[in-house]
Amino acid sequence: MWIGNRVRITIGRASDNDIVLGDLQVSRRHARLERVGGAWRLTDLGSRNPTLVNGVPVAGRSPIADGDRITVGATDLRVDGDNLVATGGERTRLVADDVGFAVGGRSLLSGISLDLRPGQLVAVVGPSGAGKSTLLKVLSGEVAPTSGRITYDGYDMHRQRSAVARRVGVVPQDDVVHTRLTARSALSYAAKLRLPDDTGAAARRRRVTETLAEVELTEHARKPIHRLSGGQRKRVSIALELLTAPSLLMLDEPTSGLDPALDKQIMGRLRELADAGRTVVVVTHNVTNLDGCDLVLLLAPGGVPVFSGRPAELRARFGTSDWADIFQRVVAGTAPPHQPAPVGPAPAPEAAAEPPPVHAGLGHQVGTLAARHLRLIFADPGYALFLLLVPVVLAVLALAVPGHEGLRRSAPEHPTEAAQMLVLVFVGAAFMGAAASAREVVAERAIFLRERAVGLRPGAYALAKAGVFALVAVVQSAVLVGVVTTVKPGPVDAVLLSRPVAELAVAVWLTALASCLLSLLGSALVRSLEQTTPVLVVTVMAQLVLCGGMIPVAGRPVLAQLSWLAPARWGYAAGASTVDLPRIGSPDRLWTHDWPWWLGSVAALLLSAVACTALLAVRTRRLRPER
Ligand SMILES: Nc1ncnc2c1ncn2[C@@H]1O[C@H](COP(=O)(O)OP(=O)(O)OP(=O)(O)O)[C@@H](O)[C@H]1O
Repeated sequence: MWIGNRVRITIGRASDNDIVLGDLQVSRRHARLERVGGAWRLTDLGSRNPTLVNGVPVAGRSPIADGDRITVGATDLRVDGDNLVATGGERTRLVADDVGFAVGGRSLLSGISLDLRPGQLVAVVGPSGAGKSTLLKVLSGEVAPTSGRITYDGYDMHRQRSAVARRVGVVPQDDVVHTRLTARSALSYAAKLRLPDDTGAAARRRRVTETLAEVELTEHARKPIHRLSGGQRKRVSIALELLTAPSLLMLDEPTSGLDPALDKQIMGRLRELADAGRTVVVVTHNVTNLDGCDLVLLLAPGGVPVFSGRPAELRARFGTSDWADIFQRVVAGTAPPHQPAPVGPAPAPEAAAEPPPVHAGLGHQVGTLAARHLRLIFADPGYALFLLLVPVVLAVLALAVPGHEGLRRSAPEHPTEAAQMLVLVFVGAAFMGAAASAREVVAERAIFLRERAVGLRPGAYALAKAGVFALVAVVQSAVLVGVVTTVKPGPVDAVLLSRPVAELAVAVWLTALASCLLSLLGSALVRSLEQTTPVLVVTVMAQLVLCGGMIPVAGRPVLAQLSWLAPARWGYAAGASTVDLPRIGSPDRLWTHDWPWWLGSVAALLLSAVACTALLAVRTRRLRPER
């Protein structure tokens, strides 16, 4: 484009831009180039995927010199004198240059050199434990190589990750989808999270429909994913990645556990995806359907390449096409020596610094995640019923306390009735909250990690979880307090709100919520689902001891300080304040029947909920995949 006479050029997806890019990674109004005092200046217009100049995201404005490379979505533009030229093509190569990877002194990959182009389908094969999955993680930028360098489209795959992350689709071995959703709704939520915020609902729906058609799932779109076959489920995972039209697609054993016919079908589909102009790299155990690949990379244990070439060349190289024999020789170390094909020079490195992470659309992400979470709760009727029945059961247990005075000041014949009921109500609330979220993060860690890699903000994740669980806790607390105070008398005299039952309900709600968020944090700290039960038991038992209603904690060193961390302690105190629990023999001032004490306890619960949400955001920012 000749720009000699231009002072301003707008770039974006909307049709009234000077340069219109149909790419869904491009915002409607993405960036503006202006001539200021004879020089060009680029302004990013708050695009969802940042505009890059020489691989570095532009925060606001950036001067543009002749020869600078401007990246908007998948398009590269270069100012060349009075011309703005689109580059790319030749640069869109995945180049691995003598890559090695070692952990604790043990080499897991070495001497990996590749030069992959658009349109190529590449299979990585080798005996179990050879390092195929490790290679995929290194190639996709998930982990950095310990030696050598990987570039994609001229960008360093690790140091300039934000420049390429959205152009790389990764389908891990395990399905990273919520299987309770239908294929269409899983894709719709993913589209909301992954496509630019300004993509309209109709455009998003169109993209989802196109993608479903691309993987031939249109007729199964309305079925819950857990009802689909293994091959269909895998195609949903592939579709999730295809939504953003990545130019590089990597898959880790997409056909593991599938029969040979399905393997052939999926390999055929991958061939088509490559033919559409993508580079496709697939790790596979199944070696019967490799004929359609352009390149086969065979790894020996230790991640050492022993063959890299067309499938037809294997026979000449090993003197057999029997894969069992080939693998045996590879494991025994008697494979003929490998002469790696020379790799062309990698496109020149650009900025070395790691670009800052992308920050966009917090509210949009929170809304999408919260809506998906709510949908997931209702998509699993068993879980929804469990959430609803727990407070009913807990209320019935609290009602087992002898006496008829309930939460009024207790009658002389049952002096501890209210105190005991409060323990059961508040420790019950703590349990109710903790149980709802105990498995949450660890159960969907793989999904979270994949979404984080393509732009999900940990803060949005934490806020969405807190929001949905706050809503769940409202319903549960209303049921718990409602049942208890319907069957037995409730408290008589409020200290701050107009109705004492409302005060009790607020305290129960915040206790359940704070305990839920504490448990949510625990679920982000544990490493496996099995570890969640002991954590839940300890969390609840500790609150039983620390709430102050069972054994005195006030004024007892260590115990008193520890109790500050227990939501049930503050909840019980707020409840006791409303009920005006007799403090005979107890020096607990927190129970004082006066509004500042009630408000103080409620504020402590709120503070602990906020702190847990913030810590969850910090923790999930650092979350790493488990091996
Ligand atoms: N982070 C790590 N720390 C230590 N060892 C690791 C790590 N990651 C992988 N390994 C080891 O590296 C080797 C290669 O593992 P990898 O999963 O890449 O093999 P693979 O070829 O994909 O195996 P499979 O075909 O069985 O899935 C294994 O011996 C594995 O135990």
